[in-house]
Amino acid sequence: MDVRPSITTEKEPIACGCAPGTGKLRAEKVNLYYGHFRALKDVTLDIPACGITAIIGPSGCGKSSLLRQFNRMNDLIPSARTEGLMEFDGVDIFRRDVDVVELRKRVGMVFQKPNPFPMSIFDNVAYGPRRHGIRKKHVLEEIVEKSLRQAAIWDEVKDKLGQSGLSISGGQQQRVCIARVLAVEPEVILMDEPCSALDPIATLKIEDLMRTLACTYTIVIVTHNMQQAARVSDMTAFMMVDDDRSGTLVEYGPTTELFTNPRDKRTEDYITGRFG
Ligand SMILES: Nc1ncnc2c1ncn2[C@@H]1O[C@H](COP(=O)(O)OP(=O)(O)OP(=O)(O)O)[C@@H](O)[C@H]1O
Repeated sequence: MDVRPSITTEKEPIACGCAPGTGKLRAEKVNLYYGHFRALKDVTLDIPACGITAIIGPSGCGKSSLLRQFNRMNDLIPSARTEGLMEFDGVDIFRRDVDVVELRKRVGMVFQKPNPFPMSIFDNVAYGPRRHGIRKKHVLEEIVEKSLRQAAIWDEVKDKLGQSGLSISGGQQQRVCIARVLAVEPEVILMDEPCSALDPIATLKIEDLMRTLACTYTIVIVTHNMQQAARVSDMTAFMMVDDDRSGTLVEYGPTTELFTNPRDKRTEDYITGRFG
């Protein structure tokens, strides 16, 4: 009996200006250690420019750890140590002369739980541009409006920009957080389970937004929700825990192929709900 959940991978193709097949992010034989524990083992993958890449797999297989590698967020964990090559636009991001602040501006991040700062909606979105030296009021106003429009939240908040970012719904907070990332004009947006704290309607709004943004930005999303990965992503990476408990990449490829014709038995078992 086929126990496969009904998963649709149909979506509007992304019409964008990126050259097909252009690589944006790359990991080559990456090992990540937390102290003596190896959380990622020999992970190699190329993430194309524009479009959405989903990272799926059972809990603890290293999805978030891999995501955090792309903008060196793991540097903030004192016990973390990386081996192997991580590239952004062909440049080794661990090279000595790489400015991590600049890297994180170009490779922004949205977290699981909406995390607006305890300040107004306007100031939340203006926060990054101000940190990068923009002071003129009319310039900040333009950036804030553009970013909130891009994040599909402008109409809902335009009359309350002075209100606290914490005073709106969770789904609205998450879109304000996405606007905050967009305000510094990143090229890549990393999303760590961005919908897990949201209701189904807010989730669909974020998914629609992601599809729109994928015309301009390279998006990498970690999700527990296979239907979501199938709905939104163009490429999917499936990870698992190996016998020694370290996270490995089992299969990576176009989402439609991975969900309809997986090459690896372990992928098939996972997407048909036989384990995990
Ligand atoms: N800061 C840390 N220090 C030590 N170990 C960590 C740290 N962060 C994660 N780990 C461990 O690394 C492994 C991978 O964790 P990670 O959060 O990347 O997995 P995940 O697939 O995203 O999990 P989940 O789906 O449950 O969020 C786990 O065994 C976890 O306990």
